[in-house]
Amino acid sequence: MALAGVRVIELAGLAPAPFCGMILADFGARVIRVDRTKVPMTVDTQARGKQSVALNLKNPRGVAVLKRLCVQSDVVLEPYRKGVMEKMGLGPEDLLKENPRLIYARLTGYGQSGSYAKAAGHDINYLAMSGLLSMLGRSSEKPYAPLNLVADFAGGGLMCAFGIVLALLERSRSGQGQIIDASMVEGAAYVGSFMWKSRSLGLWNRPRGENLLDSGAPFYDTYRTSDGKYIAVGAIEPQFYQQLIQGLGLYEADLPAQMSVSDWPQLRQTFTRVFASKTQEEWIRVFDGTDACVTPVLSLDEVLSHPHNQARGSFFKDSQGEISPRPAPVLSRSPAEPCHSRDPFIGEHTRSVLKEYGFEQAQIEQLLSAGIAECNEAKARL
Ligand SMILES: C[C@H](CCC[C@@H](C)[C@H]1CC[C@H]2[C@@H]3[C@H](O)C[C@@H]4C[C@H](O)CC[C@]4(C)[C@H]3C[C@H](O)[C@]12C)C(=O)SCCNC(=O)CCNC(=O)[C@H](O)C(C)(C)COP(=O)(O)OP(=O)(O)OC[C@H]1O[C@@H](n2cnc3c(N)ncnc32)[C@H](O)[C@@H]1OP(=O)(O)O
Repeated sequence: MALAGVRVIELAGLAPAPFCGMILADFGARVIRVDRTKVPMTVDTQARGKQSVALNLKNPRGVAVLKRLCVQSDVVLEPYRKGVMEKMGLGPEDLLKENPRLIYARLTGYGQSGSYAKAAGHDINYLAMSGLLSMLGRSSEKPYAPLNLVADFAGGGLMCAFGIVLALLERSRSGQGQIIDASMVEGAAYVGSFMWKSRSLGLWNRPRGENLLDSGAPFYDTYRTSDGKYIAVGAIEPQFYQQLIQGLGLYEADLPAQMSVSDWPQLRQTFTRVFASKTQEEWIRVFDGTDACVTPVLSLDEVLSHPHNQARGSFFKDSQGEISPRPAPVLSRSPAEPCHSRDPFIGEHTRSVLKEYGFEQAQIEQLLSAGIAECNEAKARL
């Protein structure tokens, strides 16, 4: 796999850093998540393929152990508020001094500088600060955050993984590590570059929810079908729009022009009425094999059985029967091989990882009996 041989220490976080770690693990990196001790369960739902070491970082000996893990690894991924790592003496300067090849990734909401750097926040705040949230939502409604996809995952976890891969690539030439300051505000904004760079085209001149791609246009929207399901329509180009009209059993001559914005509300009413006359399945039969850009809105449970997804193996079931998306993109020679077994228990690999990182058996037992480290091998064997 592309990242085979790369060792990553991931400090346990909420959502973006775990996703970043999972991407790296899917593509072959060895990802060791450092968890807290004495917690009943992890909140990391993106733990596929990771190992877990539990350390009490409120104890200087726990911090010293973490330091040893970090300086012997390729990447450290930390999701804390600015200053937390420095307070423990594990800031980038301290660690890079000991391992100049280390890639030190800091994944935060607001970045390492600026007046918000130390403020708490979540996806919705970062998205708001990126400018993008102001554009999301239906006409005359308040801004609407699309789950926590944009800042946490696209602008946060994924961008940070991208930064790590870039830094690894650069290190292969320079031999030097570096610090990655991954701000979710900036990552989200960058993902949204199209919004800024397409303003000159007039794509966003109208209020929120009244433009071509923000649910303003009736030919770029979702519609309810007679069985209470939904259909997605993305028929922008005239030749595709024609096929949509044909499939709906309508005649262009009876309709306003596609790009007549003032007629969009009326056109939407027509589409709504027609889509409501058949089930989702019936519409799929009408549109499959055409270029009308019409697809079913599938639920998370339905994706696995859709013939297209099945043909590509786009989703898979792990050993617990849980459905997940296959890692993307697909590399021809060194594709990702996502781990199919269950997620690690907190501290499941404490003993084996510490041993691998050069701790003596007696030292390990001492750390465990002092409660500085915690091991849950037994639980894993049950
Ligand atoms: C919208 C998303 C978030 C969605 C996540 C949800 C899915 C989950 C959020 C809450 C979960 C529930 C909850 O935990 C309660 C239940 C728990 C149960 O186990 C499971 C069910 C739960 C209901 C559970 C269910 C779900 O999992 C949840 C609902 C996001 O937007 S995530 C993005 C957040 N932002 C960032 O990541 C940006 C960077 N980070 C930050 O800004 C801050 O970290 C943050 C997120 C604001 C949190 O601030 P906080 O004050 O809590 O921490 P920090 O200042 O960063 O400092 C960390 C301190 O922790 C110490 N520490 C770290 N590791 C250890 C260790 N191994 N041992 C000891 N101590 C440790 C560290 O030293 C710091 O201590 P100090 O504060 O003293 O310096």
